[in-house]
Order: sequence, then C-alpha cells, then structure tokens
Amino acid sequence: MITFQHVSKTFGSNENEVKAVQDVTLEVMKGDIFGVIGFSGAGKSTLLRLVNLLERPTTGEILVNEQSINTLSQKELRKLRSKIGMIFQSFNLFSSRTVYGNIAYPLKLAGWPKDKIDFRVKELLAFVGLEDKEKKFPEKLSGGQKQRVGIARALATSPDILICDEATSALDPETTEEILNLLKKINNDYKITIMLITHEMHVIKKICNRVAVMEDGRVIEEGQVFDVFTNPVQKTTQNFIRSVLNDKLSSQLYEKLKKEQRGRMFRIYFKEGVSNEPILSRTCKKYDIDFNIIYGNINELQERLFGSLIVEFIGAPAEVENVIADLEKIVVLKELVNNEG
Ligand SMILES: Nc1ncnc2c1ncn2[C@@H]1O[C@H](COP(=O)(O)OP(=O)(O)OP(=O)(O)O)[C@@H](O)[C@H]1O
Repeated sequence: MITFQHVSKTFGSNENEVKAVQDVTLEVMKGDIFGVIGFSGAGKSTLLRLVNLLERPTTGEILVNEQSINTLSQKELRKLRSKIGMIFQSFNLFSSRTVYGNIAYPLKLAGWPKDKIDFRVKELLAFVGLEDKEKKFPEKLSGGQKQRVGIARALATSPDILICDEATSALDPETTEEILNLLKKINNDYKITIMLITHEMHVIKKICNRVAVMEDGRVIEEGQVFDVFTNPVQKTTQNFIRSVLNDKLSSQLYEKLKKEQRGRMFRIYFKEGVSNEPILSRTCKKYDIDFNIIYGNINELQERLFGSLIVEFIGAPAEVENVIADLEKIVVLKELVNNEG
C-alpha cells in the first residue's frame, strides 16, 4: 500500500547538511496500523511527510497503491492527497471556522454540492461523537474534541490511508485512550490503513499491528508488534519496550532480594501457549525443588499473552540444574546475576 524503496531525505548542504531519513526500505500493507517509533530527531515526521509529498525524497522511490509518487503532476498530486488523510499533534484547525466549517473545508475544495457536504459532515460528526458541537469554534473545544474534528476532517474525502503525526502527544492519558480507540475503529470499520508516528511505546502496544523503530534517520528494527515486543534485538527497541512493560525490579528491591536469596534466581520469559501451562510446578515437583515467584509481569498484546516472571529455585544444586535444563526446552530463562536481565 505504501512502499519506501531506499528512501533518503537530506536537508541543507555542506556543513549544514542533515540526513533526516537514510536509506529506508519499508512496506506498509493494506489494513495495517503501522507505527513508527523513535526519539526526537530520529526522522519520523520527515518519513511521514514523504508519504503525501509534503517533503520530497532526495533519493529513493515511494509508491502508494503501487504507483510511484515521485513524479506526479500537480493534478495527480491533488488526487493523491485526497486519498491520504492527515492528522497532527497540534490539530491544525482553522480557528476562524466552526467545527462544521473545518470538516466541510476539504469537501468544498473538492467541489462537492452543498447538500452532499451537509450530509457527509453530519455523518462524520456522529462518527466522532461531536454532533452537538457543529457550531462551536475550535477555541471552545478541549484537546480531545479538537483532535476529533481533525480526524473527521481527515476522513471527509473517504481516504484509503490516514497518516498521523504524533496525534495523541498533546493529550492527557484518558483522552489519548479515547483517540486511540477511535483510530482503531476507523481502521476496523472503514478499512483505512493507518501509518502513525509516535515516541510513546504505549501507542504502539495499544493499537499497532506492525512497528518500525527509527534512530538517526534509519529503520533499525521492524516487524509484527508481537514479535518485536517478545524478541527485541536492538538496545533502543529494548528500552522502548521496557518503558511500557515495567518488568525491571528497582535497584533497591533487587539488592534486598539478593540479601535474602536462598537459591538461584532466574527470569523466565513466557510466550503465548506456554503461559497457561503449569510447567513450573510440574517441573519443580519432578525434581523435588521449591520455587518462589518473586516478581511477575504478564501482558496482553493483540489478544496474546507474553511476559516474564522472576523465580527463585531452592533445593539441592544438582536438582536445580535438572529443573533448569528441563525448563530450557520449553521457555527462555536467564539467571539474574545483576539487575539488567
Ligand atoms: N525542514 C527542515 N530543514 C532542516 N532540517 C530539518 C527539517 N525538518 C527536519 N529537519 C531535521 O531532520 C532531523 C529529523 O527531524 P524529524 O522532525 O523528522 O524527526 P522526528 O523523529 O519527527 O523528531 P520530533 O519528534 O522531534 O519531531 C532533525 O535533525 C531535524 O532537525
């Protein structure tokens, strides 16, 4: 649906040169909610703005619906943009237009007759839950309501693709949840492909099915959200994931546990399928070993379970070795020798 082939974008030249996007090859598939995550300056906005040619690539090719967009005429570009809705962190509403006027704007531009505009605007107001706000001006709305107007406006011309530039970064946690639910509904009900950028792993965890991690203009890791969460390779990805899984012990608790330790401590990683089997009790019983669950963190991601437990095994050393050898055949486990694991 959206294909980036070796795409780079460089701003400025010589000593002022900034390589905002470097050799990115990615494919966003139809029906995806594709999240791009990275720290500030990683190149996310630039990558997103390349999709509707708000920025032009320096090198490489971008295809939307299998059509290269690099060489579109002005007319073709207008048509492309009407099929790609965009929402912004700062909402970008017209302050001099009412809610109705903001949503009607792209339809007016597209030359729709008044009665059809009226029908469509009312339909969208109902979809985003703002029927009672049509005559209000943006300054009278909360952040969440402004973003709903932004979303309704972006959907007005029935796009195939919605691109979202940090759509929830300016919102409080509760409103963020509402807007993320709305994006999920748009993807589900209207079958609109969504590409979003964010610096919050929570957003990826909550609604995306695929994710790319960006650093210094490059995509450093990419894949299905479940796979990336359960097996992150890059340090930056691991840190982003830690930020939402909260699976690390505080150093105070770790030191306390170390002092009280009676056996060997392991972190055991569970994945779907394994997490609902009584493997721990079964294996420990087999070798007459005691176990003590010290810390647990099992998460739900796209209706699948995964997570880790910190467990202490107490008993004869040789039997503990047997327990570990048996468990290693089923799950991944790492001995906790410091508080990094
Ligand atoms: N129009 C521009 N002219 C010059 N440099 C730019 C321009 N736009 C972006 N950059 C630079 O490109 C790099 C990537 O910026 P970009 O905004 O794409 O990153 P980002 O990951 O979206 O960060 P943020 O979350 O802070 O917006 C940064 O170093 C930025 O300063």
